[in-house]
Amino acid sequence: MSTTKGLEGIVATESSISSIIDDQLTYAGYKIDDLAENSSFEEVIFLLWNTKLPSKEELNSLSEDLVSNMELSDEIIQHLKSYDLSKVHPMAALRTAVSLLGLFDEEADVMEEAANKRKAVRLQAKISSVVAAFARIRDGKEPVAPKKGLSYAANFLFMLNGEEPKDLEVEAINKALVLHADHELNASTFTSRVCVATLSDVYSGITAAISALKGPLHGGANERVMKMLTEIGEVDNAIPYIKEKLENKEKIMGMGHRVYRNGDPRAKHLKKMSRELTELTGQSKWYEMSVKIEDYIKENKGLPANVDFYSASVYHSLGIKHDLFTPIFAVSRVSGWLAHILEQYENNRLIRPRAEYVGPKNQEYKSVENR
Ligand SMILES: CC(=O)SCCNC(=O)CCNC(=O)[C@H](O)C(C)(C)COP(=O)(O)OP(=O)(O)OC[C@H]1O[C@@H](n2cnc3c(N)ncnc32)[C@H](O)[C@@H]1OP(=O)(O)O
Ligand SMILES: O=C([O-])CC(=O)C(=O)O
Repeated sequence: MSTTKGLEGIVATESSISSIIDDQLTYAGYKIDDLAENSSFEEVIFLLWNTKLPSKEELNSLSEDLVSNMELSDEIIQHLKSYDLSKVHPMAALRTAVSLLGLFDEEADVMEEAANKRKAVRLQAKISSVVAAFARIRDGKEPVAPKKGLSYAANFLFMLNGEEPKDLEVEAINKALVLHADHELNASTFTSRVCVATLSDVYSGITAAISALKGPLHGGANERVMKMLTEIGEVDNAIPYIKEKLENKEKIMGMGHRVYRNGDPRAKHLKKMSRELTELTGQSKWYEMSVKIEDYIKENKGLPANVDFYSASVYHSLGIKHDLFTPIFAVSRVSGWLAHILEQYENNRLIRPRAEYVGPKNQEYKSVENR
């Protein structure tokens, strides 16, 4: 048997949801550039779940379904109020809350396709409400119910801030949601597929995926990018700071990618948004600092900025608390996880690779008294 550390380059499944070929990302064959510029997040959700773009009626129907499922039940709100949210990371709270949503869903263990699709809508709808409710309750405020007629992106900001967002803010969040929605067999998506391939339920698959996204080598990197920028403080400190990190063999968050070698096609969209939003809010230094870091790492390590890098300064410019960055990633990526879970169920086989045993052999057992 031979092994490939981190399963690099191993093709583990077939999928029709998204592809990365020659550093180009597509969702069901549509270029990410076209989707980022033109589509709503709701359209992308439909696309990922059905591998086709929705008609007007289909889009309206999904959009209405999502908003009408956003409101959280008292059980979930009471749960969020039952512990000190200032002491937990929102990703840990989200992981638990999503698992709890499963407890209160009577269809949680119904494995029929139609029931799984209904659960997909409920989960996609409620995940944004959980993140918003967490943030408000932590700040001593009451959760805000969703508003009919607002888009998914607008409703998220509305539930988070308690006031109708500006068009520019909605546009930025919508684009970020579109850009983060799916990414082939990334770690959290693979996790969700492994989980449901045992014929476990949708809520278990999403809870497992959130757990994987939380890590700093995956979705958790965006929060750490902002921590790094904050530590750097001023543009002139950026390169000395990065040089020291590299000398200490530390990784630079938001840089590098397992699949992209020459560049992440999503980064340019986030970079543009970062420039525009930081200029608008009079905080261009975050953008300028980021560009210096990106150029330095590219030149000296040959590594590209990934999706987490410029999303940090984008979310910061929108006034979003830094520990909510990864939960927002989850709000988007849940659309992809759900698509992969539905695809896995459609043509399932247990996922069970092998390990090459390298431990001791031929050991002689001795009773505990004789060890
Ligand atoms: C949404 C997402 O999940 S995007 C990724 C988010 N994660 C991050 O931004 C965290 C920082 N980046 C990383 O840790 C990595 O680049 C990963 C995890 C994304 C990809 O990792 P892998 O493909 O396994 O690459 P690996 O970690 O083996 O690195 C290969 C080499 O590049 C170096 N390298 C990779 N990324 C970085 C980085 N961000 N900073 C400095 N060096 C790096 C490694 O130190 C290693 O060097 P070596 O061969 O001299 O030991
Ligand atoms: O694909 C990966 O390895 C990481 C990921 O989720 C992304 O880049 O969106």
